[in-house]
Amino acid sequence: MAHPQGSRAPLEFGGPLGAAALMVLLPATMFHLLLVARSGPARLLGPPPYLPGPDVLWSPRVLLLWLTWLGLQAALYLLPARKVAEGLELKDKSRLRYPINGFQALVLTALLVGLAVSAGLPLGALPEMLVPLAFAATLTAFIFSFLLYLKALGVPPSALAPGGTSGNPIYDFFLGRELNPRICSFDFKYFCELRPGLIGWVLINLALLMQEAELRGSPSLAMWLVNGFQLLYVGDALWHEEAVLTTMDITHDGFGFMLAFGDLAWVPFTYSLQAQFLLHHPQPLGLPVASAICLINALGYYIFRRANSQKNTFRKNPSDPRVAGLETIPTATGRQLLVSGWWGMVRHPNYLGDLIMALAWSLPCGVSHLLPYFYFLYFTALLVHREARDEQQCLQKYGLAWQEYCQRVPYRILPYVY
Ligand SMILES: NC(=O)C1=CN([C@@H]2O[C@H](COP(=O)(O)OP(=O)(O)OC[C@H]3O[C@@H](n4cnc5c(N)ncnc54)[C@H](OP(=O)(O)O)[C@@H]3O)[C@@H](O)[C@H]2O)C=CC1
Ligand SMILES: CC(C)CCC[C@@H](C)[C@H]1CC=C2C3=C(CC[C@@]21C)[C@@]1(C)CC[C@H](O)C(C)(C)[C@@H]1CC3
Repeated sequence: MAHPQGSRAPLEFGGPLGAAALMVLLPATMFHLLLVARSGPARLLGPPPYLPGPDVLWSPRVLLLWLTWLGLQAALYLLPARKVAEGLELKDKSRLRYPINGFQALVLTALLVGLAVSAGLPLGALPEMLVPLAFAATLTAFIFSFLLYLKALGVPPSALAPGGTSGNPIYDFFLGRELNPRICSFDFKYFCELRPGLIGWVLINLALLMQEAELRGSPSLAMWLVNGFQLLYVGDALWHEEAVLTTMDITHDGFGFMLAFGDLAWVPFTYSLQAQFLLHHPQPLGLPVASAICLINALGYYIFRRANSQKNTFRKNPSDPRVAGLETIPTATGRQLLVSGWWGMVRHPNYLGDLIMALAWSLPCGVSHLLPYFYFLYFTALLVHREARDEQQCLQKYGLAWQEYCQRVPYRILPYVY
């Protein structure tokens, strides 16, 4: 069923062909990374050490473990929340309500895992299950996206995402048709964006750290740094959970294969690549270099957090004393654009901070291999592409005011370079 508004929307990601290619390439890349990280040469661009057969990929026990994890996170999502936040206004003028209890879910998961480990759960065995776990997550993402696609056939046009209604089933399956698929108050996209994948990522990191301690007597300094930096990132995301309600994933993109696979499989199994690499390729790291890397991460985090918080504070209440003195450009929508402070330096200061952190996560792995820098390279490409999509959307929303902003703040991410 094609919708008139959809047929006018320009196709992204190379249209149906690009979407089909990505649906093969993304899982293939994830499995390549998982296999190469544990191989001796660990060559990012070399062939994988072997092609996994069905006996390596498929394990009913692991599938059960994965479904239990999803069930646990869903149960934690349903617990009473300290706050219920409202999302942005939708096409039909309504606003959805979202529980703010992600940080609580992280703490409760940590407590439950702590209890289970002290009762004898061998967490250090998890790294051995990464390949079948990733397979279970990929399978879940495919089935889930298919069910979401079917569900979206029965919703009114006002519930559809602007981009996922081209009428081409492959493209719409990839991008997602429905903007905020829900059953009662359970919001699937919001749940997946912040819970099973992000918390799963730090749990995998922890398991790799414990496995390293078993193998070598104690975790290496490099492993501590990677675990600490990424835990800070995930903890920060869940602490500031409400801010995700204004990201383009929630406000603009439908919930289809791209986000379902990204959230459930890509994030936990590829974002933990540095820790996976370190388990199989220990790297010596002295205190002076470790301190310098900590400073780089702190700088990145500072820029990322301050820039995101400044925009969120401003969007919530432009007269808040923390942002009231900043220079702004009025727009025809009644909203204003910040043109001084962090958002007056470059048009995406938060991306800059995020990229600096990405570099700090790879540096503990040394410079002998390209593999641990995969996240930094992929993330640069993702953010450059995301920035272009966001610019397009802002130009549509704000027209001339956006053009004036671009003139006054000419650089996108890196001052004087890009
Ligand atoms: N680790 C990962 O894999 C990923 C991390 N991220 C991170 O997620 C965070 C959110 O990113 P994202 O959702 O892409 O976008 P942003 O948080 O950068 O938000 C972009 C929006 O901000 C508003 N805006 C832009 N310029 C201004 C301005 N000058 N003044 C006021 N408002 C402005 C516009 O929306 P409006 O005017 O409607 O408010 C625009 O659409 C980032 O920190 C990013 O680094 C993102 C993707 C992946
Ligand atoms: C599989 C493809 C390559 C594309 C998938 C992209 C997704 C993995 C990312 C799209 C936007 C994301 C965000 C975060 C994680 C990665 C995905 C899902 C985020 C939750 C990470 C933590 C941050 O603090 C954040 C700002 C909350 C992020 C929001 C966007």
